[in-house]
Amino acid sequence: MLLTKITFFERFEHDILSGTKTITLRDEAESHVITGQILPVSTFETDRWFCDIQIIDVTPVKLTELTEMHAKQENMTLPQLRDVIAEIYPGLEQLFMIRFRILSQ
Ligand SMILES: CC(=O)Nc1ccn([C@H]2C[C@H](O)[C@@H](CO)O2)c(=O)n1
Repeated sequence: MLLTKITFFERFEHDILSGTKTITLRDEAESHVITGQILPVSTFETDRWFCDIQIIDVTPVKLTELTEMHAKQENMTLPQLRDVIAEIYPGLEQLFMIRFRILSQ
């Protein structure tokens, strides 16, 4: 079943809207999106809509395969990105990189 919306933690809203965060790494349950799909984006904390995004593509990536390139697209350093992933998805190895662009805000 395709996702019909996606949420982000509020602390990432500015980076998304400014275009400095152009990917998100999710678990399998949140990877069910397809190229070209348009999704409303809201905050995880209060479900406040803040933009629509269009999915560019979805690619499986293992935790051990993350590089500075992934971190740059998250507007983080690689250690910061690894910390965030460990906090949100403790113990998870298989992730999915969702690349997106902002459509409207
Ligand atoms: C519910 C849930 O999992 N919400 C998430 C998951 C991930 N993110 C952000 C955090 C990092 O920038 C990347 C990598 O996971 O995606 C999020 O904002 N909300």
